[in-house]
Amino acid sequence: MESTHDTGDLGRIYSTGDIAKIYAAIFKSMEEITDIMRYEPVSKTTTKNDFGEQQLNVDKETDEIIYKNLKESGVVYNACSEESIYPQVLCEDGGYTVCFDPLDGSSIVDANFAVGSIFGIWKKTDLIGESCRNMISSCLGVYGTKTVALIYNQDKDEVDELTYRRVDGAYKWVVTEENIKICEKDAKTFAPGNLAVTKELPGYKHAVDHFIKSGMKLRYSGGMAPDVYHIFHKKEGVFLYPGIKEKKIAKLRVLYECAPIALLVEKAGGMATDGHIPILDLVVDGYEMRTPVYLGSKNDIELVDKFIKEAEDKGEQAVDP
Ligand SMILES: O=P(O)(O)OC[C@H]1O[C@](O)(COP(=O)(O)O)[C@@H](O)[C@@H]1O
Repeated sequence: MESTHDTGDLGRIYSTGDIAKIYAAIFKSMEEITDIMRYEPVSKTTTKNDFGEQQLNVDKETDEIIYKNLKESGVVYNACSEESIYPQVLCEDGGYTVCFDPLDGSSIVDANFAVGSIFGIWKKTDLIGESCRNMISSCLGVYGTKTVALIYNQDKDEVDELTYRRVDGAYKWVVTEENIKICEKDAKTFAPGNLAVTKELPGYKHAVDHFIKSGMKLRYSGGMAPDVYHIFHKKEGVFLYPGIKEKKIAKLRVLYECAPIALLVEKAGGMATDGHIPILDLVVDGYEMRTPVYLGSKNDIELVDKFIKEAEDKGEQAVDP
């Protein structure tokens, strides 16, 4: 597929300014990544990322594409990613910092499941000591049967969706939904990650048991990006990925995954917590920082937090410590 790089409706949402340039770079990256996902084979490499995980060719290629496009935007001072976590200076005069996960779902990409890219945009910073609330915008891209992107449009203070479409023979981004809101109540679907942790974290077990008993349907693909996009598309649902901080077994990363998605969720009227406080209230203590994450329909996430807190207050023990 020849990408024409027509930002289409993106120019209607973001027409001027540095943020528009950053989004043009992000969207150009997502077009190039769409092409890779469609047509390139997936293979293992011999290298590891900064988390010590073996990299796929597509992890490296998508990372390089995004760094290249952010650099060419001329407005990004520095950037860091899940693949290379220490900020790289891209443009001395730039006023912004971008943190990104170039390919979320690398363990399912070979099985042809949907995967995604996640971006958080900050004013120029080295990130350490920053509250995640200082992030100014974020974007979640999903490469599935369609390529879609959710963005926080800070001019209008709302979450909008764009879809990469072919219109009259040309490929362009079309706004497919504006001001998306996640219903507070009555989530009908749930995506419970890492169920093995139900043995170690009684509060998580109670939450999962509650959702099963209340008849919620399972919607879990094993990829945070598509699982979270499902919630925005259906306007309801919860995504849970627990961890036990003390034992350092939380998996998902704050800067590249949880915080950018939490911004979108909050701006759409949903809730995103670590089981105790909002993800956006976390203060960055390192580029490799990880966290449990519970997000989606507000009432249901309040319930998850309640189950976790009650189990902790009662001193409930792990089933299988
Ligand atoms: O299969 P696991 O180990 O429970 O991990 C699933 C989670 O890991 C992720 O794939 C993130 O890891 P990657 O960025 O390495 O793909 C999330 O998208 C997903 O929710």
